[in-house]
Amino acid sequence: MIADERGIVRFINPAYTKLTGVEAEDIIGQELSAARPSARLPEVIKSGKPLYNVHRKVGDVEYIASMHPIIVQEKVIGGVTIASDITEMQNLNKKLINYRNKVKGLINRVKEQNVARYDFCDILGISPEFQKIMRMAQKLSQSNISVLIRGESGTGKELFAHAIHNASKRAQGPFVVVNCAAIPVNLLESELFGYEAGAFTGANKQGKSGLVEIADEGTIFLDEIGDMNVDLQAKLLRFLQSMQFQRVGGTETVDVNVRVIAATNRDLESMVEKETFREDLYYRLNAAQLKIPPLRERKEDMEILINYFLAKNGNKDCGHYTLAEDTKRILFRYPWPGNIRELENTVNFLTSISNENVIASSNLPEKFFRDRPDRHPREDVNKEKQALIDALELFGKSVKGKKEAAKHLKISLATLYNRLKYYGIK
Ligand SMILES: Nc1ncnc2c1ncn2[C@@H]1O[C@H](COP(=O)(O)OP(=O)(O)OP(=O)(O)O)[C@@H](O)[C@H]1O
Repeated sequence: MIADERGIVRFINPAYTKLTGVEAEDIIGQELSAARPSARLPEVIKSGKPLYNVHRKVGDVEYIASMHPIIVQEKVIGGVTIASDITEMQNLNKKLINYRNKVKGLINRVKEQNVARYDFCDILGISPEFQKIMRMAQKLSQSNISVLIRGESGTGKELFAHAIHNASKRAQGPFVVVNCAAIPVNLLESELFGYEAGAFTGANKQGKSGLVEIADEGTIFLDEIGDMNVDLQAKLLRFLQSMQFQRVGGTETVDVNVRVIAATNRDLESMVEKETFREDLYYRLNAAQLKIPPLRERKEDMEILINYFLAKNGNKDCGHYTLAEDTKRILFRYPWPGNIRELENTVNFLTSISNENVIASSNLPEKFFRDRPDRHPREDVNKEKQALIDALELFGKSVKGKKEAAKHLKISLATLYNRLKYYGIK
């Protein structure tokens, strides 16, 4: 509908009639404010300022109107109203609400998958050295600086990262774990920084958000950072310094606010020397360092850990598990190359196969009777001989003991006697 500068209606098209039910002969030539008292076009003509998406209801008819002045040589000479069908708008709105709910649901799903599951109270250890590390980690959780967690596999590096995030001001934000060794080198960049639609063959059509973006306002845990390829190290460093990045195949710069915790069991210093790890990135990540000692260097922690894992496996149906004295002795002298993960797996294994609640050493896997590197560091140690000596030491030299020892070593009693004779073990 078009009206002139005096607000007289000059033109309506058939679509206007269809939508409002107003016929041309009823309105053209009439003053709009008189013909349709609630019309707002006169106000637009007067002010020279447009109005968009105004909801109109005249009688039973509802529609959306956008109104614009017609300006010629800086003078308002009239105005135009564009009316659109409200059902179309309502349908679009419904669709939008639907999509919005879907997106909300997906965001919640992503959030659920990116939460830190452990707190400091889940990290057990009483040794003074371990307690010192706990105190340090608790202090670090209150700041925003990057933390590099060092330690052998299974020492609890990831556990510490969870706890630091959960005790920090970012606890309500996401905690995103990236295992740099598990993602193929050529995919790691797009996993970290995301990619635009059609960035490369095989990519998702709509593009994909990167983990760094998902971690916004939270913490990203870069596990096995020593396995990251050198080119990507450069890109990571640029990101850490600016908190900005570009998606793969994109030009737009994205800003985020992410705290970084990295972990590795590799010797980063010698990697820096060999130039397989960038020195500048090393210093950037190493703002603070937590060095978690291996379990064999803090055997005081074993008892509490064992009891915790035993208790986890016990319940009112199967009762409470404990270890027989000799089982304990064997576990304590084992060097635990897989650290707490290995200890946990061992306890889980023992509780699942033991027929008794007091777990006998006969349930222990063979490896516990093989290597004794803590006692016999010489490389030429005859492993078989040592295993025989250990087994006899454990089970005794009586016939019953020898039977048990053979069972452990998974050899027959006859073979045991033969081997003892061969090595001259009395
Ligand atoms: N101090 C601890 N108290 C209780 N459980 C622990 C402790 N340390 C480690 N664990 C448990 O041991 C297992 C291994 O821990 P985690 O995955 O954190 O080790 P990691 O050092 O990150 O290992 P990797 O280097 O192989 O990734 C987990 O199940 C964890 O819950």
